Amino acid sequence: MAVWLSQRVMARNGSWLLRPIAPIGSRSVVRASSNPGTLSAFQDRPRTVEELPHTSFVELLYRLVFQGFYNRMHELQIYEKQRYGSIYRNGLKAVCLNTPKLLEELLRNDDKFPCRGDMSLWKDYRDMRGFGYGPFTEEGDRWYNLRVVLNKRMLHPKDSAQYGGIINEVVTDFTKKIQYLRQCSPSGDFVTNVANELYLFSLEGIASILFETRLGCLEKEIPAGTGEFINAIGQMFSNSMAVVMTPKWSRNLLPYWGRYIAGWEGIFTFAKELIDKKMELIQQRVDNNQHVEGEYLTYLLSNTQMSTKDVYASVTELLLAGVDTTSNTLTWALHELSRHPDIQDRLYEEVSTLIPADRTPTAEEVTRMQYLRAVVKETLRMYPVVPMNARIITEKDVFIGGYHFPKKTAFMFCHYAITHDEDTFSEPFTFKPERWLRDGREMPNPFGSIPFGFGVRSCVGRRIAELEMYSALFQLIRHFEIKPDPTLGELKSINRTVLVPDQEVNLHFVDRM
Ligand code: HEM
Repeated sequence: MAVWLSQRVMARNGSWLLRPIAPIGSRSVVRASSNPGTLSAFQDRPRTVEELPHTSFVELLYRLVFQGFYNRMHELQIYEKQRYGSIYRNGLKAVCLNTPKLLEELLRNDDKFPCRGDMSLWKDYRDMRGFGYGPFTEEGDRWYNLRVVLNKRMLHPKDSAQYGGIINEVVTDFTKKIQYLRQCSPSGDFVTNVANELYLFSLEGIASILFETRLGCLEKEIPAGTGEFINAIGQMFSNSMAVVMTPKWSRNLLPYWGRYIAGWEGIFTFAKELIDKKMELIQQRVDNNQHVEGEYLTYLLSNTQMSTKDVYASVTELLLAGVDTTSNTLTWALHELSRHPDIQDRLYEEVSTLIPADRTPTAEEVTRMQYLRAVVKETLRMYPVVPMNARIITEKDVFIGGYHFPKKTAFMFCHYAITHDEDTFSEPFTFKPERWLRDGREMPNPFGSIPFGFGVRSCVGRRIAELEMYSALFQLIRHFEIKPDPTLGELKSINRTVLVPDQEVNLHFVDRM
């Protein structure tokens, strides 16, 4: 999701960088680093944006179209880093940051209300229908107030622990579905298109938390309404690029805008229906003087600071953010485990020794498993599902890497290039969960891999996502030995809003029990 967002940022805000820079001292200036070492020994003044290494829009187009980087933008980060270094201006005039140190400098000087960029594309539909904005689309102090409400019951590990029961229930159903699918295969253990199954699992998981109801995604037949919702998400995303690239006046002439809006219509209709049902239930209980109980949605709906329209928007955005992210990370994790039996054995040992076979772990237990956590961390390092992110520092000028940037400069965080840099991670293309174990070895730079972002605008769903991923991996590894499909060629990642495999992932799930 943030990839898509950051592309919008670059496309719409890159021109800020071309603004003339006023002399230092003529405006409020904040040093991003108090360390004078960011200026070289021969450098007595911070350099200007014009002095940055840079590439042009035409070069960018050439690379996307003729060098095949169009859906490999994450690999373009590595390519451009080799050519232009750790800080440069890209073809859309955003300043790319490519080392943990530069990332830290910028993020530690983020605005009070951090901004990823112009979200008008997402706002258009909400404005047309009179809905409020959610955490992705809202800005400034209104965004901050919204996050204060949304963070409660979600962001702290203790908050997410309350969803342990429902997540375990969904994971158990998923494990049963995998049992069923493998039994249907000729070999009795083969499951095709695992990413698709994990997508349904993630949707069921996040919806059960957000709507306090089960959608039936793990049934043999997916309910019609749920299927339509999944298609609506696809329609909205697949038409959004065309909507950005075509002028506003063509919206009624070309088909993209209509399809894009129809996608949003389907997404909101689905979410609204479920929220309205919940409201009716709450109202009935209130009318009957009964105690109102429930989890996240009940909490939001009974929150006086939020109007129903705000709840529609926030829950919809949480739902959108919470599906592809966890499902793709789990797909990558299973793929890597299937290719590394030694790592899988070590994980199985942890899983089978810490919890007796006749019970599932609680949220607290599963989040304490060191090796399981390391496997997820390493998966997110190698396949950062959000491979790039963005910020516009709107309130002040900043100094980063010895350069002076006027306020409103757009910055791109090249997470993929950083997590695959030998200076930060030895053998960066090798899956090594051990590097994250706190067993006396030197820990990697904390800004080397920040898959959930950093600071007040970081991922609100982090703890839920982690709990979902730990619980799913726990149960899958306890039940099955995961083996690769020998007919699968080399699996590569492509950038489709999030980092996804370039081909179907099929796996053998061999019974351990
Ligand atoms: C593997 C799983 C996930 C990863 C790697 C991930 C990563 C991210 C990243 C990198 C950001 C941007 C942070 C920043 O700009 O500093 C973000 C934002 C966000 N994420 Fe996640 N996410 C995941 C799962 C989830 C889930 C399950 C939910 C919903 C419950 C969620 C909801 C959101 C929301 C609403 C935002 C926008 C926050 C804001 O702008 O205030 N994410 N996520």
